Amino acid sequence: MREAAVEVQDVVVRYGGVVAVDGVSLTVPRGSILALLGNNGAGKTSLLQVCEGFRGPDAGSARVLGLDPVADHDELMPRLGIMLQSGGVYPWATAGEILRLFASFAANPLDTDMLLDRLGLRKFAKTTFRRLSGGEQQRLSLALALVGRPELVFLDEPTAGMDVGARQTTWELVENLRADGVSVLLTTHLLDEAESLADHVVIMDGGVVAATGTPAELTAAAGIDLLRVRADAGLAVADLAARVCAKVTESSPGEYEIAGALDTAAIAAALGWFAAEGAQVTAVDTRRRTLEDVYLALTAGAAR
Ligand SMILES: Nc1ncnc2c1ncn2[C@@H]1O[C@H](COP(=O)(O)OP(=O)(O)OP(=O)(O)O)[C@@H](O)[C@H]1O
Repeated sequence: MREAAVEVQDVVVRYGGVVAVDGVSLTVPRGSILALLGNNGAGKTSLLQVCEGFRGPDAGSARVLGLDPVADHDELMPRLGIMLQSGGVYPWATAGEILRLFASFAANPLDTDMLLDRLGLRKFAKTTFRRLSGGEQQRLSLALALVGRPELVFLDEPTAGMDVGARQTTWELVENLRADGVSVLLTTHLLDEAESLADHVVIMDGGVVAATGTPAELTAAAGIDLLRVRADAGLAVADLAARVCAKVTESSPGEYEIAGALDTAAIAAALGWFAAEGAQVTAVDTRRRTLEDVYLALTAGAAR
């Protein structure tokens, strides 16, 4: 079996007395998308820098496409696409010039005009980088990361500052990358981005991994958190609340909301209670926790 695209083992990153990454392990299988989530300062960019070979870990190890990202940096760089949080390009050069320059570094680059068109940048080809808007600079940074047909792409908050249309295009591009067998490690603050794009999600909090899994696993583990039942008005909800150990309200006459961590037994008990009351149930609806609910519950400590 081929080695993983990224294999990080117990990585530690320190800045003086600050431990930014505190023993993180993760794997990006080939041809998959891993989303790294976490609040500001959680350690995502620091971990990415280790994978990109811009700094070595203070402890632990990283292998990228089977190579050491620091020792094998020169061999690795042509095979990687890297989109940094802050452009990192010449502010006085035009978008077209910068893209053609990056293309010239690659053995088999993508067509630069096609990329400019795809990212809606054709009309800015002769605009200098510093005169592009924040979202346009982001789009150009993405084009620079992709122009060399990389095997593995690192995207640090790729859609930050992009409008809705550009975000959609970026998501399509990232999905196309996966379809072409390219591996992607991205950071994001957008839970819907992670939920719709990623095969695997790693949630970091305070430099450590707080949770990991597929979006479906993470949300399934959290279960159903709201059951809505439409039935006769004016039932004695205190009785139901005690029975299912959940918060029960009659939000409007005959509309009951049962909120809490509801497993199958609790849902069955709740519906059984309505039957025992002789109530006519005319509608039942459940709400499953989203990745956002899971994320907020796991990282609540960061808001301290
Ligand atoms: N060069 C540096 N010198 C000192 N401390 C740093 C340096 N870079 C990052 N840090 C600190 O390390 C911690 C992790 O920062 P990092 O940028 O990796 O987090 P992040 O999860 O990428 O955050 P964000 O979502 O805001 O980009 C933070 O507390 C940050 O202040």
